[in-house]
Amino acid sequence: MTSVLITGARPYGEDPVDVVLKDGRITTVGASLSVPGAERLDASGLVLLPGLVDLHTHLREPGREDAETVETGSRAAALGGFTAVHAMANTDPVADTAGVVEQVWRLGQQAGLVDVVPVGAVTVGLSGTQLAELGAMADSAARVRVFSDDGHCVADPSLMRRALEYVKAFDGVVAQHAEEPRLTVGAQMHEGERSARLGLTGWPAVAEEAIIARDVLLAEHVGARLHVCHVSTAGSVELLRWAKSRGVRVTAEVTPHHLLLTDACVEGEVDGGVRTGAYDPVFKVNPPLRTHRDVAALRAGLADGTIDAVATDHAPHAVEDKESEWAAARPGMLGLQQALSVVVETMVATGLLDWRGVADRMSVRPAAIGRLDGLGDAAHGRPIAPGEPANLVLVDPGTRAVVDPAALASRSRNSPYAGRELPGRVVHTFLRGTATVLHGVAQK
Ligand SMILES: NC(=O)N[C@@H](CC(=O)O)C(=O)O
Ligand SMILES: [Zn+2]
Ligand SMILES: [Zn+2]
Repeated sequence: MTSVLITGARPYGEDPVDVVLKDGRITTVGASLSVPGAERLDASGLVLLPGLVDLHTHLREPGREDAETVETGSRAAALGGFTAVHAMANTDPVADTAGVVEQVWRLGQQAGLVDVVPVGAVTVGLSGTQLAELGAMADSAARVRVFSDDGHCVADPSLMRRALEYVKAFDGVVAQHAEEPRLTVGAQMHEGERSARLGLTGWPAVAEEAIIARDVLLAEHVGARLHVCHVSTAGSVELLRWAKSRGVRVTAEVTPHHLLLTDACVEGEVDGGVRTGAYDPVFKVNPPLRTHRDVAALRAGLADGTIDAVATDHAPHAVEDKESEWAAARPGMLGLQQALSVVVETMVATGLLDWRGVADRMSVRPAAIGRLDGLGDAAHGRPIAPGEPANLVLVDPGTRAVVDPAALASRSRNSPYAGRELPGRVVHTFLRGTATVLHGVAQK
């Protein structure tokens, strides 16, 4: 394998250096390097970060290949600067056996654009009634460590307790979609002033917070790891802060859309972007877009580390499932290709996070939660240093571009950022020293 010499890149936004990649690893980081025979890549002005890691991606294969495949989702991920993504279990068939998780893992390796790390279902068929074969999935070639019924909440507290006890044995984690189902029957949007005015059934903050409160107590009782998916309310941030202060082994993620958008989008008021019509189902998502107060609390929680990670909850949906009337549309929105840009806009441009903070919340911590940081040659979320796997992303921090859903790599088009101008373009991505994206173009 020929080596690659990246010149003038700014690791974590700091002083420019040259970096040499060879045989899948970073071999040298230094000033004015010269490597005979190496491919040169001028990265002046670009910020260099460790390859991003997503804890929460819906790739839809097997079952809904019309909405996304492992390959198309992997391409969107690489273009978004990711080198590893966790593929959620709510496929058809559900990823609740060693066979299905191994199939997804193999499809990811074949696509070769990012490491696709399968998430295993907690319960058989996401039914919420019977534990799936968690141990067999952990021991499989896919070596599953993250388990989730995402899309559904593990609502039964005794089943949740048993799942936490089970995963503790192999250092796994239960990633909970925190939604008390009896509080969200028929829910269409955030419950508040707007839902009351519009006459739509509300999804109250307490439906999320009640499950988080219960689960952090269960995790404390069992001594197991709990991860909270797509945290969306100010109250949830307070509960997590309290649980962490008690030493509970809990981690949490926030999505880019919950850092940027509010329930005003449902009425067609999109701050800083294009004005759309009211009731555009592209803004329908679980948990729902909430208020400015919640957005501010989520940003503050991510900045102070109460929220550990940004995770996309990339949720592609086919046109017939999304371009319908509001009540009939499926919840979920695309996220992989714009995640970093939204974080630059909401967290870096606002001074809430520096680039080291971005690397921590989008690579280091999510990799650690998924236990990808200790995998040797296959590790992610590692420092930019000699000897480490060459999983890297180079970002143009300043240039702003308008999002065109038609130009995205996903097979679906349900981007909530259509027409919005965002900074932070991903220019190059490397997976183990091989470019998966060069000059903004996917290499496969
Ligand atoms: N977020 C969503 O609105 N939808 C997700 C499921 C989920 O993450 O809960 C999906 O699978 O489409
Ligand atoms: Zn969910
Ligand atoms: Zn999800």
